[in-house]
Amino acid sequence: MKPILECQGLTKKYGNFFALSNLNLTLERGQIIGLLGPNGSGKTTLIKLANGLLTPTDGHIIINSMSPGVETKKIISYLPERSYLNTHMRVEDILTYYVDFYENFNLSRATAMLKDLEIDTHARLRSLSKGTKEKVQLVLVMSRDADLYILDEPIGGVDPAARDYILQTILTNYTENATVLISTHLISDIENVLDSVVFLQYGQLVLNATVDEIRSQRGKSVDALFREVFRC
Ligand SMILES: Nc1ncnc2c1ncn2[C@@H]1O[C@H](COP(=O)(O)OP(=O)(O)OP(=O)(O)O)[C@@H](O)[C@H]1O
Repeated sequence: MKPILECQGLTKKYGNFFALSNLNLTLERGQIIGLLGPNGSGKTTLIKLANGLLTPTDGHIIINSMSPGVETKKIISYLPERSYLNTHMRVEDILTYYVDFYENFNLSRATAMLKDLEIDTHARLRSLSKGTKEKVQLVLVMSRDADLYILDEPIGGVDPAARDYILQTILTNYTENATVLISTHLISDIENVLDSVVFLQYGQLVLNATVDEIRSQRGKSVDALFREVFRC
């Protein structure tokens, strides 16, 4: 099966600054991958390139054998770092909007998850707490039957107990053979659901390894390895 995402010599400059530099990376299907790195290492830049929101300065990024564009947006479900939803809307109206907008939106899955999370679908988004808004957005994104889910800092505002539910239920209840790419600093919370990790630093690839390899060969958790590699 073709990889879901491939980068070859991917470079992105902002002016003279290299946010990503000659990145070569392949993401296989059916995996949950952590995109990890210190602040400013290029995670969001890579995510925006994958979603066609930025264009490469050099090199290529290919999604399911296509350049980012209209066709790849159909198969990527993307949670950006900042909300794009109209906060005046009620949750139930946003659901209707998603049903209209995305052919691959699974309303029954979304409704079941919102019920489990005890989120009132009559509520307007602006009346919900920060963490609850994040849950709603994550439910919306994970309820599409996508090939690639890209989540940029998905659970920063969610309390630790709800994080467990979200990680166990939402992130594992998605389309079979789909890939989930998660950028986060909450490594210890998330590492148990990850299959592999990609470490970025100064826009370059520092490590691309499975979580099992890190644990068995280095005898460390991903969180411990991250702290060691990126010690200030
Ligand atoms: N529009 C822009 N113009 C100029 N520089 C930018 C722009 N966007 C990002 N950068 C710079 O590019 C580098 C990579 O930024 P990016 O947002 O990709 O990092 P990140 O790994 O997602 O960081 P964080 O963990 O803090 O979210 C940073 O040094 C940032 O200041």
